[in-house]
Amino acid sequence: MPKAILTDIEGTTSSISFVKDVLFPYARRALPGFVQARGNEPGVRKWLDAVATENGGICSDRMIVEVLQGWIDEDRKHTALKALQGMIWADGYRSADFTAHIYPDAAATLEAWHAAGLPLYVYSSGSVPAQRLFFGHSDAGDLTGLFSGWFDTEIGGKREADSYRRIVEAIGVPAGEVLFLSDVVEELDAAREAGLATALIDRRDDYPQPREGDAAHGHPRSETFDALGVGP
Ligand SMILES: CSCCC(=O)C(=O)COP(=O)(O)O
Ligand SMILES: [Mg+2]
Repeated sequence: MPKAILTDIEGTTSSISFVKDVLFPYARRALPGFVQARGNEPGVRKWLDAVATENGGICSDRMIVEVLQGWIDEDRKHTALKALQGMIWADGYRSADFTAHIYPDAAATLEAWHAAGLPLYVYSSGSVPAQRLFFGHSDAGDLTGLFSGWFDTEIGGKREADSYRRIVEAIGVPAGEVLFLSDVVEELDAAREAGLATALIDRRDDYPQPREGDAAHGHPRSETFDALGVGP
């Protein structure tokens, strides 16, 4: 029985298609207006400047928007893009343009684990504000109260073992007693290298071809949260 659970979002608690077909197009459409309206706010400007610097110091906001839209199309998990997307999605959630998808088994199991006193943490490429919005406006209602902490790529990339070392240090639970859940085997490999317990969430809706044997890199595999067999 783990002492804490660390979970990914996209492809794990929630469908990839919601992120790709609802959230990303919403951010892509809204980006030009968002940058025009809020591009001078320091909390927005710092990320736009980071994008400009990374692209050889491009100067116009129009070009920065084009770079960001290209990154959305490529599904780049870039910290600046993720921070800006989170700010844009806030409007969508607040005006109820959408609610965040969560698989019913994930919502029910997270509720049960929380009720049993098992601390729950999120680690996603989505920014921490975006994670809070996501679980605050989910199909199952406001689930933010279930979580004891939130981590994004400001702590490090999801395919780097050091990120998981930093997370377990922040959580204060020995690595071997933290169970990390993800749909991406490379993320699980990094977590295992850092000593965490791992499980591959292999959802049929997201991955029609089951990833068994070598494809699962030896990580225990489950198609749903309730089938993980983790108490209570
Ligand atoms: C929680 S914000 C929406 C998801 C997102 O932008 C993303 O990149 C999710 O990646 P994950 O690390 O949760 O697979
Ligand atoms: Mg994922």
